[in-house]
Amino acid sequence: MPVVRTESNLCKRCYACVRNCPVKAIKVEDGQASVTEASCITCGACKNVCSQQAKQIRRDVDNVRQLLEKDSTVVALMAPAFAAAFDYTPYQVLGAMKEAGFSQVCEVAYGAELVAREYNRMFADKRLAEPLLTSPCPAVINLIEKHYPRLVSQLIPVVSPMIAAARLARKIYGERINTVFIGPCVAKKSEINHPSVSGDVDYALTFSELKELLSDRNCTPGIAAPAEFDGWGATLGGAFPLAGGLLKAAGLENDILAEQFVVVEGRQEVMETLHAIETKQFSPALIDILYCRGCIDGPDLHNSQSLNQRKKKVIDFIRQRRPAVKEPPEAGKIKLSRKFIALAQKALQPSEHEIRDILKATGKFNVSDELNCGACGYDTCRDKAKAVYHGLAEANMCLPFLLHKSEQEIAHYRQEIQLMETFQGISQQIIGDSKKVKTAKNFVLKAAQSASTVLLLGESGTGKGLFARAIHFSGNRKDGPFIKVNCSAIPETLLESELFGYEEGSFTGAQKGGKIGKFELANGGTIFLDEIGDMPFNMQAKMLRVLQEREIERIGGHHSIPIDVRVIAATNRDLREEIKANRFREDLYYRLDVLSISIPPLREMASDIPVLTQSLIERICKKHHVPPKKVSEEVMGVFCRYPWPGNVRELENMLERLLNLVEEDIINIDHLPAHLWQHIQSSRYLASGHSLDNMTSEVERDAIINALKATKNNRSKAAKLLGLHRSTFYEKLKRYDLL
Ligand SMILES: Nc1ncnc2c1ncn2[C@@H]1O[C@H](COP(=O)(O)OP(=O)(O)OP(=O)(O)O)[C@@H](O)[C@H]1O
Repeated sequence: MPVVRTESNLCKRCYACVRNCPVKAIKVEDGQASVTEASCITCGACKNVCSQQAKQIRRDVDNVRQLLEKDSTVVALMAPAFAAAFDYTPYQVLGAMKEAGFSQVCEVAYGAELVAREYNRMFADKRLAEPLLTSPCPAVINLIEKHYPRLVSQLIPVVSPMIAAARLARKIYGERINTVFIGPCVAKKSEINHPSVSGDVDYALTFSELKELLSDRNCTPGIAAPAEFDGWGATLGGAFPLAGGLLKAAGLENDILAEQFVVVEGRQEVMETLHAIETKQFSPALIDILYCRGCIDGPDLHNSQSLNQRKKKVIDFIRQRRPAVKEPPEAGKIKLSRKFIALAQKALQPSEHEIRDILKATGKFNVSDELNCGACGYDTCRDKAKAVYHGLAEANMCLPFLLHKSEQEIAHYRQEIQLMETFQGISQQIIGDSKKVKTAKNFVLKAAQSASTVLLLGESGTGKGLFARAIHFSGNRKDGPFIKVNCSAIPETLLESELFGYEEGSFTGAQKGGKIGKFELANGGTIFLDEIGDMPFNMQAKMLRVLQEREIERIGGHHSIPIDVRVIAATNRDLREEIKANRFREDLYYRLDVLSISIPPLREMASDIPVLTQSLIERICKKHHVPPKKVSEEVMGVFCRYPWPGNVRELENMLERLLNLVEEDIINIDHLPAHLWQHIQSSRYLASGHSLDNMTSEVERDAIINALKATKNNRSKAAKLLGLHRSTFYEKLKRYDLL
């Protein structure tokens, strides 16, 4: 069973485990991060940083509980860091363990003394060209075996203090005993299964598991009688959980020149040192390596005490010790050698081309696109790309890329929703029931079902844009893009690149990477070519080719790009007249005039004006958050008679202005702009058969009344407003009986 287990489906993709794993032994698949046993060094970092408890350390406590219940001989091997792990004195803890059923509780510290002596002996025997490596720490051994296989031969082939203590216990108490190691380390759980030492220690518990066991068995330290260690007693070996403790116990630091012995502790320093040794940049005689800052910094010893407080507790305990038995006679008879195995296999590395391909998948085309933000858990984008290549990471683990992509998607769906809301139901959007409007609505429905080119004819503001959208959004291309190009608004020189795009470097000022044209953007959807009658003559030939061949060529491009685009064109020009005047190509006209309709001007749908007015008022009020208003009957009459040269757009704009400016609830005739009002006056007089003189007088009289209203009856201001001399103004007041 692996030491670090992954609970499936608990991973929330924070990649904290990837970030904190020193050897990147985490594989992310389908968004779930799991530990790869083959490269895991069991340091426990991933477990400690996972807030979701998705990484679990193998529990051995239930097996130990069963052993204790079976009344078998169970010898506990206690790591010296225990002095810093409990809120009780070491002797109270030992007493509780005895009460819990351990037959003997022995100290691993003595194992450290045996190992230290062996180091001393071996070091004196062989002086190698390369530095010798020692470590009581299984995380370091795993690291070397799995990730620095070339350094395996430099490890002094001696067991750890734990194994030395276990072998001694078996020598003293018999081979049939059960041995249980207890310490602050997760990696010890992997060491006991190593083929070179397996069988020496049956189970490895963490201090947390021991606390759980004591509490289950109701053996609280402090209640039971305090006890001493059994079997043997250590002195200096008790210092091995402190950095450099093992060399101190071996007496190596005093005998030989100090600079030949190096103690390396802590993850960062360990990684750097192993790299330096492997690359031969660093070669002292002997290096003692601890993955944590001493075992007192082990993954299961992260309590409220500082490292210094823990250190003090361990040292105090060493100082107090007066062990009854120091050297058991069996100590000289145990074998302390072991083997290390190079387990790592050299992985195939991706080529530069393969790395770049992987980077491109997350939008990284240039070095400046590589943010190296570390959010994926890897230090650099290239490291992550390598992990993707090795199947350890997923390409889309890139947070900035995903954010960018989801922002784009949100924007796209917002636009889609907006458009769908806007165009829900053509009949709701295209207002009017007159015969001409009904015909136009039917045309929209038919054109929507067809893929043919559509030509919309009509004066400015009649709704050609509205009809084009309605055709697109009611047809089977509605999920594709709707791209509008106003052919008259784009300068002739830019129109071609706007429509067809260009390749990088095709002209001075061309954008890096080239540019996609509107036709390509509209692929799968519709392109609406508004004001096609204003399209420059030269461009018309190119447009004809696109309509015939259904393919485009970018400026500066060397190949044709097929396009699947439905074309809707519109114009307010009379194209036949344009053809006669040689401004529009006849062949293009026939290509466009497949399904065509003339949209009626507003003056020809006067019966629709009341309902159109009402609907436009509602639309404008909703858009501008202004309270709704009504128009008086008189005003509606004016609207119905006015010729609306600017069509629905003119009506819409005027209503928008009135709704924003008029404060009363009803828009009446006085609120109308002068040009509308004057137009109505003159047409009324014409209809009533008045003479020109009469008409002029009436208009003049109305103008004076309006000027007085506007100036609150201030006659000199009113005269000024009308541009009349004061005496002339008075004459007119008199004439029109307004004095
Ligand atoms: N029958 C109608 N029902 C409701 N609104 C309409 C109707 N006809 C036109 N409109 C509205 O009038 C305004 C002008 O319409 P649109 O821009 O489509 O006109 P156009 O003919 O394309 O003008 P141009 O030729 O100047 O581009 C738009 O707000 C449109 O929604």
